Amino acid sequence: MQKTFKNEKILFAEPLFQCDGLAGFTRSELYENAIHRTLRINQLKKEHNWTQEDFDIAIRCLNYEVGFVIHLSMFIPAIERLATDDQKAKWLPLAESYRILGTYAQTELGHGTNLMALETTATFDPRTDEFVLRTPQLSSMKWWPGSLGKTATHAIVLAQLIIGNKNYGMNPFMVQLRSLEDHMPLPGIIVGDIGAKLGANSNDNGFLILNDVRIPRENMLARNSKVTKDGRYIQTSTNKANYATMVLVRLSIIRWAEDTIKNGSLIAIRYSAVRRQSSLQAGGPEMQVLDYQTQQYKIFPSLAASYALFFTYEAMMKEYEIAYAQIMRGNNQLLGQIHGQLSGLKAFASDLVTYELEMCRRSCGGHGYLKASVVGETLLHTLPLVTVEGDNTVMYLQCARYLLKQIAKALAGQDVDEPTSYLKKDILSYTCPVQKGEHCTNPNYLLKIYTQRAHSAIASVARQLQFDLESGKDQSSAFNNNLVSLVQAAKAHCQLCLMKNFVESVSALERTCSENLASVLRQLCLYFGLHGIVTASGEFLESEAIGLQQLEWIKAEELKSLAAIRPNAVALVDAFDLHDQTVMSALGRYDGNAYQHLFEAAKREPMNQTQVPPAYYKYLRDLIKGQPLAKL
Ligand SMILES: CCCCC/C=C\C/C=C\C/C=C\C/C=C\C/C=C/C(=O)SCCNC(=O)CCNC(=O)[C@H](O)C(C)(C)COP(=O)(O)OP(=O)(O)OC[C@H]1O[C@@H](n2cnc3c(N)ncnc32)[C@H](O)[C@@H]1OP(=O)(O)O
Ligand SMILES: Cc1cc2nc3c(=O)[nH]c(=O)nc-3n(C[C@H](O)[C@H](O)[C@H](O)COP(=O)(O)OP(=O)(O)OC[C@H]3O[C@@H](n4cnc5c(N)ncnc54)[C@H](O)[C@@H]3O)c2cc1C
Repeated sequence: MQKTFKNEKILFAEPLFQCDGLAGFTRSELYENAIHRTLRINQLKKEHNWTQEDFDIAIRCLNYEVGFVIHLSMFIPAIERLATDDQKAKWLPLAESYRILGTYAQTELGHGTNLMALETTATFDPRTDEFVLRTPQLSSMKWWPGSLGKTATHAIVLAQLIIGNKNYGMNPFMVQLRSLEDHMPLPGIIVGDIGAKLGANSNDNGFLILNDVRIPRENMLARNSKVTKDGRYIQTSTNKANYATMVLVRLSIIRWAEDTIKNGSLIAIRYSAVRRQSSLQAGGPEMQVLDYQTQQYKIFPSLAASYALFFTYEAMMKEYEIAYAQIMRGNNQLLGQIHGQLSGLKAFASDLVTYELEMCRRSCGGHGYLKASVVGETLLHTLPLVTVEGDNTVMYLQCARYLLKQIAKALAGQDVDEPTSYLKKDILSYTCPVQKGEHCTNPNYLLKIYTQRAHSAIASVARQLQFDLESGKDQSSAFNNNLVSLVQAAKAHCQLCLMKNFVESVSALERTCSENLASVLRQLCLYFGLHGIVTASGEFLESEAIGLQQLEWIKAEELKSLAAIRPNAVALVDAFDLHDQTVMSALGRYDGNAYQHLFEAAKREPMNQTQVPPAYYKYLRDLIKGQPLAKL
């Protein structure tokens, strides 16, 4: 799955990267530890001539529990995408050498989704050839940007550009926040951390108030638009290009989701293989809980999702690289496609993973509620992915908006993008591919069912929108009247994408791998397809892609698939080739000694470092001895 990290031994030989000790760290300790880790990985990269990919894999091996995540994943990419060549020449070397530490400051206390309504302003002052940055009211302050609280010396601030009395919309501005001498905030800058979060507390997400902060005109990142000395606004590319950084991070989130669900399924499956509980025959030996059909039903979806997301990330990375290369040459033809695809897939991947991670946690029984199992921690660390880089509902709607455009083109006989080519088919020409039970054992037949369901969902909401408009509703009311169906159509398209990538990747692998491996991957792909239909059976029935007879066959085949996957389940998670220090879980260690590792973790619990707790002397002793308690 993930390229085996040949430098794993070097990385995990250092206590700094051994994860057992993180439990009990305060926020400040977590924050410092994360910074220390990234800088040490940087040193290892230099000492051992690691590539950038090695550096990236090292961070993934640490489950992104590192510092400067936004600096590396947004600030630097934003300079690469939004700055002119001269600006890149100035800012990139400083950022890449950590001489400046950055954040991407777009979201405000009052607005995160609605970028058109962002309140921060950058007003051009022709007298001094500067921009004056201002967060005019409480709701305007930047709120959430990672590393903003205590780390960033610079921010790419997204602000409404004002020239004279005209607003030219959201544009990016490089703003220095702190002195490079003593790290103190500069005049006009009020900055700090927004407080503890459910997870990811090593990250200092911050707030930023800008009180008439002046920056030179050349600090507006001007690849897509610029302001001349005499105050003229010149747009050199679509202003959508200023959204480019978010598209890249949405792609990264699909891989982040893949990484976390691999951890979750590995822990759940390895633990379920060693946990014995109850027996089916009275007086018989206790069973591995992995042999219970219900346990398989709970955790094999996360196993299948791990592989599905791996194949989808690989496919989308290729699609993104093609689109990005064109966009950087000024050809925005693929911008709408890549935005529509990645908006939807980021939402679908993060929804899928957060749901399946909780199922992995539940499948570990009581021990799943211990931090030492790590599944719960992983879930807390993953929860933000349904919100960051665009709230999932909003992202599905962006994807749906793209799909509506595509089906309109298809119905008008125009060309459509490759990912939506199925919309060219006549919706009435579909016939159910599954005419007998054994057809349900062929992923290609299932793919046809997914295709019809997606096409039907998109066509149905397009018709309903048209009907609402023709019956007199205005555009926004018609849209709002169909948001749920639009989200449903986007999800149907995304689930088709995952299934298509899974089927195509396995058939490509079949040409080079052993038949044994091919049959295991085919089985997992089949299961992924069957399970997806069963869990959304209402939509598949509604689309007439299947009838009740087909659903009956599919449900039966899904349960058969569970038994077929069982013999290979542990091998399929071992194939992730994840180091114990990456998984970190007492329940998911390669050696299977879950109870021993749980007990070792308990012994490391700070409360166990003394036999008698301080509370004994304050409260318990007198209580136990029947002494009257002093006034508390
Ligand atoms: C190398 C080592 C790495 C180390 C780090 C390790 C790992 C990192 C891995 C991953 C990092 C991941 C996460 C990091 C964690 C947290 C960071 C979080 C950061 C953030 O959250 S940044 C802020 C994100 N905010 C948003 O996403 C805002 C969402 N809202 C919007 O995007 C927009 O408001 C909207 C909802 C899309 C509406 O846009 P708007 O322009 O107002 O109106 P529309 O009419 O809907 O759109 C107009 C037009 O523009 C097109 N469009 C919109 N968005 C885009 C886009 N992103 N790209 C291209 N085109 C876009 C839209 O389609 C419309 O086009 P039309 O042709 O239809 O007019
Ligand atoms: C851990 C974390 C890290 C972050 N890091 C950064 C960062 O580095 N830089 C940065 O700029 N931002 C960052 N953010 C902010 C993040 O980008 C926003 O939280 C996100 O874009 C969602 O916007 P919001 O919070 O305003 O939610 P809202 O948009 O207010 O969402 C609230 C509810 O309203 C619904 N809603 C909103 N608009 C619509 C609509 N048009 N149609 C239907 N429903 C709608 C949503 O679905 C949601 O249910 C971070 C957030 C988190 C949690």
